Amino acid sequence: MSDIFCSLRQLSVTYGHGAAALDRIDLDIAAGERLAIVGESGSGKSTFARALADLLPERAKVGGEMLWPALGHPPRPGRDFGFIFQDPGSSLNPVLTIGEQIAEGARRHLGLNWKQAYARAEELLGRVRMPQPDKVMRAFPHQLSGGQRQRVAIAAAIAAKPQLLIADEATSALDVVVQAEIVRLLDGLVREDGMTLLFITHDIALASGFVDRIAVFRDARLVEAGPVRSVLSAPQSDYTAELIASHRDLRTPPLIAKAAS
Ligand SMILES: Nc1ncnc2c1ncn2[C@@H]1O[C@H](COP(=O)(O)OP(=O)(O)OP(=O)(O)O)[C@@H](O)[C@H]1O
Ligand code: NI
Repeated sequence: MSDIFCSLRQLSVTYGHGAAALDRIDLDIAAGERLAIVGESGSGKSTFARALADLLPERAKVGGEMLWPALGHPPRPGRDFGFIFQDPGSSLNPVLTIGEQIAEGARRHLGLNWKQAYARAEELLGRVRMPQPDKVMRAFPHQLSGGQRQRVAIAAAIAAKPQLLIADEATSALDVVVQAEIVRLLDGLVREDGMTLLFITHDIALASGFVDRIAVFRDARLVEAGPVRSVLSAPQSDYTAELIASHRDLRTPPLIAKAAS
Protein backbone atom coordinates (compact mmCIF):
# COMPACT_ATOMS: atom_id res chain seq x y z
CA MET A 1 0.00 0.00 0.00
CA SER A 2 1.48 3.30 -0.95
CA ASP A 3 -1.48 5.65 -0.56
CA ILE A 4 -0.53 8.60 1.56
CA PHE A 5 -2.49 8.75 4.77
CA CYS A 6 -0.98 11.92 6.12
CA SER A 7 1.34 14.43 4.59
CA LEU A 8 3.28 16.88 6.74
CA ARG A 9 5.04 19.89 5.31
CA GLN A 10 7.22 22.13 7.46
CA LEU A 11 5.19 21.22 10.54
CA SER A 12 6.31 23.34 13.49
CA VAL A 13 5.00 23.62 17.03
CA THR A 14 5.91 26.13 19.71
CA TYR A 15 4.50 26.08 23.25
CA GLY A 16 4.16 29.58 24.66
CA HIS A 17 7.40 31.49 24.36
CA GLY A 18 9.82 28.57 24.45
CA ALA A 19 11.97 27.18 21.68
CA ALA A 20 10.21 25.16 18.98
CA ALA A 21 9.10 21.74 20.23
CA LEU A 22 8.85 20.68 16.58
CA ASP A 23 10.87 22.39 13.91
CA ARG A 24 9.83 22.19 10.25
CA ILE A 25 9.05 18.47 9.96
CA ASP A 26 8.52 17.08 6.45
CA LEU A 27 7.12 13.55 6.52
CA ASP A 28 4.61 11.41 4.67
CA ILE A 29 2.83 8.58 6.46
CA ALA A 30 1.58 5.81 4.17
CA ALA A 31 -1.83 4.27 4.70
CA GLY A 32 -1.48 1.00 6.54
CA GLU A 33 2.16 1.43 7.49
CA ARG A 34 3.63 0.91 10.92
CA LEU A 35 5.84 3.88 11.63
CA ALA A 36 7.96 4.27 14.74
CA ILE A 37 8.91 7.68 16.08
CA VAL A 38 12.05 7.31 18.15
CA GLY A 39 14.22 9.80 19.98
CA GLU A 40 15.36 10.82 23.43
CA SER A 41 13.23 12.53 26.04
CA GLY A 42 12.19 16.03 24.99
CA SER A 43 12.91 15.47 21.29
CA GLY A 44 9.30 16.25 20.32
CA LYS A 45 7.76 12.78 19.87
CA SER A 46 4.64 13.38 21.95
CA THR A 47 4.25 16.87 20.50
CA PHE A 48 4.27 15.27 17.07
CA ALA A 49 1.56 12.80 18.09
CA ARG A 50 -0.55 15.51 19.70
CA ALA A 51 -0.19 17.77 16.68
CA LEU A 52 -1.46 14.99 14.40
CA ALA A 53 -4.32 14.26 16.75
CA ASP A 54 -5.15 17.93 17.25
CA LEU A 55 -4.63 17.49 20.98
CA LEU A 56 -2.18 20.33 21.58
CA PRO A 57 -2.99 22.88 24.27
CA GLU A 58 -4.65 26.04 22.95
CA ARG A 59 -1.64 28.26 23.52
CA ALA A 60 0.53 26.07 21.27
CA LYS A 61 1.34 27.67 17.92
CA VAL A 62 1.29 25.36 14.93
CA GLY A 63 2.88 26.20 11.60
CA GLY A 64 3.15 24.40 8.29
CA GLU A 65 0.73 22.04 6.64
CA MET A 66 -0.96 18.81 7.60
CA LEU A 67 -2.88 17.05 4.83
CA TRP A 68 -5.09 13.98 5.11
CA PRO A 69 -5.62 12.76 1.54
CA ALA A 70 -7.17 9.43 2.55
CA LEU A 71 -9.65 10.95 5.01
CA GLY A 72 -10.34 14.22 3.21
CA HIS A 73 -10.70 16.00 6.57
CA PRO A 74 -8.73 16.31 9.78
CA PRO A 75 -9.08 13.14 11.86
CA ARG A 76 -11.81 13.09 14.49
CA PRO A 77 -10.67 11.84 17.92
CA GLY A 78 -11.97 8.44 18.89
CA ARG A 79 -13.44 7.96 15.44
CA ASP A 80 -10.63 8.28 12.91
CA PHE A 81 -7.82 7.65 15.35
CA GLY A 82 -7.31 5.96 18.67
CA PHE A 83 -4.73 7.10 21.19
CA ILE A 84 -2.95 4.88 23.70
CA PHE A 85 -0.79 6.49 26.38
CA GLN A 86 1.97 5.27 28.64
CA ASP A 87 -0.26 5.29 31.69
CA PRO A 88 -3.58 3.62 30.94
CA GLY A 89 -4.77 5.05 34.26
CA SER A 90 -4.92 8.46 32.61
CA SER A 91 -7.23 7.33 29.82
CA LEU A 92 -9.45 5.03 31.90
CA ASN A 93 -12.15 6.43 34.14
CA PRO A 94 -11.77 4.94 37.65
CA VAL A 95 -15.51 4.99 38.44
CA LEU A 96 -16.77 3.30 35.27
CA THR A 97 -16.67 -0.44 34.68
CA ILE A 98 -14.43 -1.72 31.92
CA GLY A 99 -17.52 -2.67 29.94
CA GLU A 100 -18.98 0.82 30.24
CA GLN A 101 -15.87 2.60 29.03
CA ILE A 102 -15.28 0.42 26.00
CA ALA A 103 -18.98 0.34 25.10
CA GLU A 104 -19.21 4.14 25.30
CA GLY A 105 -16.86 4.65 22.34
CA ALA A 106 -18.64 2.04 20.25
CA ARG A 107 -22.03 3.53 21.11
CA ARG A 108 -21.08 7.12 20.39
CA HIS A 109 -19.11 6.60 17.20
CA LEU A 110 -20.78 3.60 15.61
CA GLY A 111 -24.36 4.52 16.50
CA LEU A 112 -24.96 1.29 18.44
CA ASN A 113 -27.45 1.00 21.28
CA TRP A 114 -26.10 0.05 24.73
CA LYS A 115 -26.89 -3.63 24.32
CA GLN A 116 -25.07 -3.82 20.99
CA ALA A 117 -22.24 -1.70 22.35
CA TYR A 118 -21.79 -4.03 25.34
CA ALA A 119 -21.69 -7.02 23.03
CA ARG A 120 -19.06 -5.25 20.96
CA ALA A 121 -17.08 -4.34 24.10
CA GLU A 122 -16.93 -7.97 25.18
CA GLU A 123 -15.90 -9.00 21.70
CA LEU A 124 -13.13 -6.35 21.79
CA LEU A 125 -11.88 -7.69 25.13
CA GLY A 126 -11.57 -11.03 23.41
CA ARG A 127 -9.65 -9.44 20.56
CA VAL A 128 -7.13 -7.91 22.96
CA ARG A 129 -6.85 -11.41 24.50
CA MET A 130 -8.16 -10.47 27.88
CA PRO A 131 -8.71 -13.55 30.00
CA GLN A 132 -12.35 -13.96 31.13
CA PRO A 133 -13.80 -11.04 29.15
CA ASP A 134 -17.28 -11.52 30.65
CA LYS A 135 -15.93 -11.02 34.19
CA VAL A 136 -13.67 -8.14 33.21
CA MET A 137 -16.66 -6.31 31.70
CA ARG A 138 -17.96 -5.77 35.23
CA ALA A 139 -14.57 -4.95 36.81
CA PHE A 140 -13.14 -1.51 37.57
CA PRO A 141 -9.70 -0.37 36.37
CA HIS A 142 -8.05 -0.72 39.82
CA GLN A 143 -8.92 -4.41 39.87
CA LEU A 144 -6.69 -5.10 36.86
CA SER A 145 -2.93 -5.36 36.41
CA GLY A 146 -1.01 -2.71 34.44
CA GLY A 147 -0.78 -4.96 31.40
CA GLN A 148 -4.50 -5.76 31.59
CA ARG A 149 -5.35 -2.07 31.90
CA GLN A 150 -3.28 -1.42 28.79
CA ARG A 151 -5.26 -4.13 26.97
CA VAL A 152 -8.46 -2.37 28.02
CA ALA A 153 -7.08 0.97 26.80
CA ILE A 154 -6.27 -0.65 23.46
CA ALA A 155 -9.76 -2.16 23.22
CA ALA A 156 -11.27 1.27 23.93
CA ALA A 157 -8.96 2.93 21.39
CA ILE A 158 -10.04 0.57 18.59
CA ALA A 159 -13.72 0.41 19.58
CA ALA A 160 -14.81 2.81 16.83
CA LYS A 161 -12.64 1.11 14.18
CA PRO A 162 -10.19 3.99 13.69
CA GLN A 163 -7.89 4.08 10.68
CA LEU A 164 -4.97 5.41 12.69
CA LEU A 165 -3.70 4.12 16.00
CA ILE A 166 -1.26 6.28 17.95
CA ALA A 167 0.63 4.56 20.76
CA ASP A 168 2.71 7.01 22.79
CA GLU A 169 5.16 5.07 24.99
CA ALA A 170 2.30 2.61 25.41
CA THR A 171 4.55 -0.13 26.73
CA SER A 172 7.17 1.90 28.61
CA ALA A 173 5.64 1.39 32.05
CA LEU A 174 5.37 -2.38 31.65
CA ASP A 175 7.91 -5.08 32.42
CA VAL A 176 9.69 -6.62 29.43
CA VAL A 177 7.55 -9.74 29.19
CA VAL A 178 4.26 -7.81 29.25
CA GLN A 179 5.81 -5.20 26.95
CA ALA A 180 6.51 -7.89 24.34
CA GLU A 181 2.94 -9.22 24.67
CA ILE A 182 1.44 -5.77 24.14
CA VAL A 183 3.67 -5.07 21.13
CA ARG A 184 2.66 -8.41 19.62
CA LEU A 185 -0.97 -7.59 20.27
CA LEU A 186 -0.72 -4.15 18.63
CA ASP A 187 1.11 -5.63 15.68
CA GLY A 188 -1.60 -8.26 15.17
CA LEU A 189 -4.46 -5.79 15.51
CA VAL A 190 -3.11 -3.27 13.02
CA ARG A 191 -2.39 -6.06 10.52
CA GLU A 192 -5.85 -7.58 10.87
CA ASP A 193 -7.65 -4.25 10.51
CA GLY A 194 -5.24 -2.56 8.08
CA MET A 195 -4.76 0.32 10.52
CA THR A 196 -1.93 2.81 10.24
CA LEU A 197 0.19 2.68 13.39
CA LEU A 198 2.28 5.45 14.87
CA PHE A 199 4.41 3.76 17.52
CA ILE A 200 6.21 6.29 19.68
CA THR A 201 9.07 5.10 21.83
CA HIS A 202 12.50 6.04 23.12
CA ASP A 203 13.48 2.41 22.53
CA ILE A 204 14.74 1.91 18.98
CA ALA A 205 15.32 -1.80 19.60
CA LEU A 206 11.73 -2.39 20.64
CA ALA A 207 10.41 -0.50 17.61
CA SER A 208 12.75 -2.21 15.15
CA GLY A 209 11.31 -5.59 15.99
CA PHE A 210 8.02 -4.96 14.25
CA VAL A 211 7.52 -1.63 12.47
CA ASP A 212 8.02 -0.92 8.74
CA ARG A 213 9.74 2.43 9.04
CA ILE A 214 11.54 4.44 11.66
CA ALA A 215 11.62 8.23 11.99
CA VAL A 216 14.31 9.57 14.32
CA PHE A 217 13.68 12.82 16.16
CA ARG A 218 16.22 14.94 17.94
CA ASP A 219 15.86 18.41 19.41
CA ALA A 220 12.57 19.08 17.63
CA ARG A 221 13.97 18.05 14.24
CA LEU A 222 13.45 14.97 12.11
CA VAL A 223 16.95 13.54 11.78
CA GLU A 224 16.07 10.80 9.32
CA ALA A 225 13.28 8.46 8.27
CA GLY A 226 13.48 5.21 6.39
CA PRO A 227 12.72 1.49 6.31
CA VAL A 228 13.87 -0.29 9.48
CA ARG A 229 16.49 -2.28 7.66
CA SER A 230 18.19 0.67 6.02
CA VAL A 231 18.08 2.81 9.15
CA LEU A 232 19.67 -0.01 11.16
CA SER A 233 22.26 -1.05 8.60
CA ALA A 234 23.09 2.34 7.11
CA PRO A 235 22.03 5.17 9.42
CA GLN A 236 22.24 8.57 7.74
CA SER A 237 23.27 10.44 10.86
CA ASP A 238 25.80 10.02 13.67
CA TYR A 239 22.99 10.45 16.15
CA THR A 240 21.07 7.44 14.82
CA ALA A 241 24.29 5.42 14.72
CA GLU A 242 24.80 6.25 18.41
CA LEU A 243 21.25 5.20 19.25
CA ILE A 244 21.80 1.88 17.52
CA ALA A 245 25.21 1.35 19.08
CA SER A 246 23.74 1.86 22.53
CA HIS A 247 21.56 -1.22 22.00
CA ARG A 248 23.86 -4.21 21.88
CA ASP A 249 21.00 -6.50 20.87
CA LEU A 250 20.31 -4.43 17.75
CA ARG A 251 23.67 -5.30 16.26
CA THR A 252 23.09 -9.01 16.55
CA PRO A 253 21.74 -10.69 13.41
CA PRO A 254 18.32 -12.08 14.52
CA LEU A 255 16.54 -8.76 14.93
CA ILE A 256 17.92 -7.32 11.72
CA ALA A 257 17.01 -10.49 9.84
CA LYS A 258 13.51 -10.29 11.27
CA ALA A 259 13.21 -6.62 10.34
CA ALA A 260 14.19 -7.47 6.80
CA SER A 261 11.45 -10.02 6.26
N1 LIG B 1 2.44 21.22 27.46
C1 LIG B 1 3.66 21.73 27.26
N2 LIG B 1 3.94 23.03 27.56
C2 LIG B 1 5.17 23.54 27.35
N3 LIG B 1 6.19 22.87 26.85
C3 LIG B 1 5.99 21.59 26.51
C4 LIG B 1 4.72 20.94 26.71
N4 LIG B 1 4.82 19.67 26.29
C5 LIG B 1 6.08 19.50 25.86
N5 LIG B 1 6.80 20.64 25.99
C6 LIG B 1 8.20 20.85 25.58
O1 LIG B 1 8.33 20.51 24.22
C7 LIG B 1 9.52 19.76 23.98
C8 LIG B 1 9.16 18.42 23.37
O2 LIG B 1 8.45 17.65 24.35
P1 LIG B 1 7.74 16.28 24.01
O3 LIG B 1 6.90 15.92 25.17
O4 LIG B 1 7.09 16.37 22.69
O5 LIG B 1 9.00 15.31 23.91
P2 LIG B 1 9.05 13.70 23.92
O6 LIG B 1 10.02 13.32 22.86
O7 LIG B 1 7.69 13.15 23.83
O8 LIG B 1 9.71 13.40 25.33
P3 LIG B 1 9.45 12.14 26.31
O9 LIG B 1 10.22 10.98 25.71
O10 LIG B 1 10.04 12.57 27.60
O11 LIG B 1 7.99 11.87 26.39
C9 LIG B 1 10.22 19.68 25.32
O12 LIG B 1 11.18 20.69 25.36
C10 LIG B 1 9.14 19.90 26.33
O13 LIG B 1 9.64 20.50 27.49
NI1 NI C 1 6.55 11.92 25.08
